[in-house]
This record gives sequence, C-alpha cells and structure tokens, in this order.
Amino acid sequence: MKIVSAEQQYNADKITIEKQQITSLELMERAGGQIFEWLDSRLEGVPVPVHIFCGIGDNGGDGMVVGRLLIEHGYNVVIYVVNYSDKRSDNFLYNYDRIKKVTKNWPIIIKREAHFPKITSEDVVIDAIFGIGLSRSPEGWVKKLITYLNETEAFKLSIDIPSGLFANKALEDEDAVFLANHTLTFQAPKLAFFLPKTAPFVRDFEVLDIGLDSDFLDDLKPLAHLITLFEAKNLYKYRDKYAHKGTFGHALIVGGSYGKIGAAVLASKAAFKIGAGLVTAFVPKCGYNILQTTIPEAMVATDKEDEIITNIVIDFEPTAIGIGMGIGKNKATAEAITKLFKTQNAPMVIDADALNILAENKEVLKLLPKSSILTPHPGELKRLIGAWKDDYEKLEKVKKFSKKNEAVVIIKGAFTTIVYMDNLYINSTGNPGMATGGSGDALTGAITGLLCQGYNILQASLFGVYLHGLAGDNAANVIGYEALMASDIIDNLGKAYMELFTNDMEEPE
Ligand SMILES: NC(=O)C1=CN([C@@H]2O[C@H](COP(=O)(O)OP(=O)(O)OC[C@H]3O[C@@H](n4cnc5c(N)ncnc54)[C@H](OP(=O)(O)O)[C@@H]3O)[C@@H](O)[C@H]2O)[C@@H](O)CC1
Ligand SMILES: [K+]
Repeated sequence: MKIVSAEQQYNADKITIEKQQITSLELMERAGGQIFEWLDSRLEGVPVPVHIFCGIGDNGGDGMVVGRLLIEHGYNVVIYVVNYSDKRSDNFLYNYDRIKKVTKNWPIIIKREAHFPKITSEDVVIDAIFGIGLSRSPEGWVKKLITYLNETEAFKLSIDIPSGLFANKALEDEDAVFLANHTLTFQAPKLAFFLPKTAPFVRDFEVLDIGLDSDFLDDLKPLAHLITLFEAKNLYKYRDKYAHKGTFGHALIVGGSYGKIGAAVLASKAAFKIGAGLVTAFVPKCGYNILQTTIPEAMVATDKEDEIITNIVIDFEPTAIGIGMGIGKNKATAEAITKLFKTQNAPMVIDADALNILAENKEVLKLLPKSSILTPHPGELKRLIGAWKDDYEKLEKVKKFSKKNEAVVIIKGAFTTIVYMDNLYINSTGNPGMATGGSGDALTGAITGLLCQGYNILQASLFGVYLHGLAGDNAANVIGYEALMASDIIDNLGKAYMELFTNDMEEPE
C-alpha cells in the first residue's frame, strides 16, 4: 500500500474530481459518509454523547458531514467550531449551513478557553480541527484546547490525521498534538503514522477508501510503501516439488562468543525454519556441543579459539551469510570480519556487533561487500550514520548511506523501516512482545535463509521482516506479549507462511 504525501493527496483529490466529474463537496460527503458508517457500525444506535470539534478548513467540513449524518440517524451530537481563523473554506461553509438546516441551531463557536465544554469519560470526542492542511504548530487557546481534550478520558477519534501532526514533516511542538485513540485516514496512510516521534499520537489507524482515482494512485511514486499481507504474498516464491536441499542454498551463520552462543543458535534455527536447505554455523569452539545438541540439522564449524571468533575458515561456498550476533568487539574478531568482507562474495546480512565493528572502523566500512543488508536498531544506526535532528533527516541520511554502499538498511523499531537506495518500505507486522533478547538474531537468520532461496536483497529484507513480525504476532496471540521469546517467533515462522494464503485479502483500491 502506498504512503503518500499531503501534496500527492491533494493532487489525487483534484484529479478524482475532474475524472469522476464530481464536486469537492460530493467527495467530502463520501469521506464524511465513510466515517459515519464506521461510527454507526460500532455505536449501533446507542446515543452516547459525541462531541465533534471542527476546524474551519476541509477537515472541519468532514466533521460537519459526520455530525449531520449522526444527528439524522438519531445520535446525541454536539458540534463545535474551533474558530482559529476567519478563512473558512467553501466546503466547510456549505456543510456548516446544512447543520443549521437540520438542527435549526448553529454549532457552538469556540474562540477562547472559557468556551471549552465539559467532557466525561463516557463521551466520544471527534477531532476534525486540522487535517493535512496544517501549516504550522497550533498555538494559544487552540493548543490549549488540544491539551485539554487530551487530558479527558473520552474515546478520541481523529479524522484523517490527529490535529497538530504534519502528514510528512517533522513535529515542532509535541504538546500541541491531539492524542488519538484511533485515526480514520482517507485513501492512504501518512508517513507520520509510522515514524518514532509521531506514531504514538496516531496509535491505531484504519484507511478508508474514498474512491480516489486509482490510475493516478497507481502511477505515483509514493513517499514509502507499506508492506501488508498483499505485498508479502506477492513476494513469496513457490517451492518446487522436485527441488532438493541444494536448491534452497547453504546459509553460513557466523556468530556467538562465550556466554552468547545462543545468538548463533537462534539465527541458525531461523534460517532453517524460513526454508534454507543447509545451514552451517561458524562459532568459537565453546559453541560446538551447544549447536550440535540444540540443532542436530545444522553443521558446525569452529574457530581455533575457544571463546571468540578470530579467523573464519570454511570449506564450502555459502549462498548467503548472516554475521555479527553475539560476536563481541574483540580486535581479533574485528580482523576476522574484515577478512571475511574481503574474501566473500555471497550476500551478507550484517547485524549487532558486526555493525559496531563497521561503525568504529571506517576503513572496514569501505570494504562492505555490495549486496549487503544491515540490520541496526536505533543505537547501532546512530553509530553508523551519526546523529539526526528528526525522523525525516534520519531517513534522508540512511538513503544516502544506502546509495553510497549499495546496501539495504533495515531500521528496527515498532514500524521497522527498510531503506534501499531512494525507496522506503514500512513493515506492518510485529508487536511490543518482540522487544526481547534474541529477536534480532532470529531476524538476521530468517533473512539469510531467504537469500539462500533466491530472494534478492530487497525481497529477502521485506519478506523476512514481514514474516518475522507475523510470526511474532501469531505467538503473541497465543501466549501474550510478556511471555513471548525469540524462540516463539522462530517456532511460528511456518505458521506465518501458511497464513499468507489462508487469509485471502485483496489490496484495497
Ligand atoms: N480536498 C478534498 O477534496 C478532500 C479533503 N478532505 C479533507 O480535507 C482536509 C484538508 O483540508 P484543508 O486543506 O482545508 O486543510 P485543513 O487541515 O482542514 O485546515 C487548513 C486551515 O487551517 C489553517 N491552519 C493551518 N495550520 C494552522 C495553525 N497552526 N493555526 C491556525 N490555523 C492553521 C490554514 O490556514 P493557512 O495555513 O492558510 O494560514 C487553513 O485555513 C483533509 O485532511 C481531509 O480531512 C476530505 O474531505 C476528502 C476530500
Ligand atoms: K483531524
């Protein structure tokens, strides 16, 4: 699914109006109608007090449409105009008048703090104050209204985007953003919904299809792609009935040090569970028995040292390599990694301490093999590309890094973001239970295992992150967030594959 900019959204609206020969009012009626349907199917006629706060632009116009439809269907609604400006939009004014025709009363005007209404925890608050037309952070009494509403315990629903958030620009004042419980957005999600600083204001969101022109949407280059079930299914490579284990490649997992052999175990197991034909783990000597006992299917090669990796010697050509989990930053280990970079051509997934070794030795970074995948969490990323002032600058820096090094960068987080050259991809699966030791090792192993099966570096990254998240979601559904461990993610990879095809969902238009 495409994540579009505010500008693209406006263009899509404009082109839709031309092509479908409708007025912008009709489009607004469609948009407001969808929000009404959503609410009506949940409220089921129960007259809970609904307070709708409308700005004076088209977002406010949407709020007016929702208000009118709710009133016409017998709901208990109070509509407020948050009168932050006199530049009322035409669509707003038209729908403002229509409210009067229905209720025989004008909505309540809010112009200062004294006008703020009392809201109880039983109420529903709808935020239609600002949409994607926000041009600066809300200030004065408007900001106070937003903070006031945030402090109430009512259920809070935002129309299109929580007021005070820019669709695709850095947040300036985090105290001036409506904190939604749920957001209903039109046609395409906004980039702000996924970035660490702004996503928490959106919490849950749903995309409502308001029938914008599909040709226009299909052709445009989005700000980012959201990887949902639809995209994941299209990535899947059918497994040939007549294949043998050689068809699915030979993964090399280089990981572990004394006390951290588990990292190599988890990565090796994930590589198998995602479908690699063969897996060899290269570990310090102390890991030999552990690997052979925990994963009898794996082959094991060991370093000459007992506790750390100092020289990676293998007697086969790996299809793909996963490297770094639990290796530590010992000088001899760094040298071994450098040597591997110089001598291996197989695509590599570089994780954990191998990333830190790269960050600390810019000379080693120059040796980074083409077709590498780097999987940093935020701390590792900072060491690699330096600090950033906001989420958007971070993404630009990572794009630059990706282009310079021809590498895929997977920024791990609540919405894991995959960066390849100028393109951004955002993963839709995963849950807070996965913030647990070993989860990253499992991801590295899974992506290595996909590379072995012929997925290219971008496909393996997207599909691996998606399946890893889906496996985590499946595990959490059974055992809950707290009990979830990395092994549960690995154990659920098979089910995640199966779920790709049991849950037949088409891409929304
Ligand atoms: N187009 C369509 O057909 C459809 C559009 N739809 C809906 O339209 C929404 C976009 O509407 P919109 O463009 O009117 O912008 P919106 O966010 O309502 O407000 C802009 C107003 O706020 C003002 N303003 C901005 N920042 C401010 C601040 N800090 N403090 C005070 N004022 C501030 C700004 O003033 P200015 O920046 O010009 O000074 C302007 O007056 C979109 O999110 C969706 O809900 C749907 O119905 C689908 C069909
Ligand atoms: K809003």
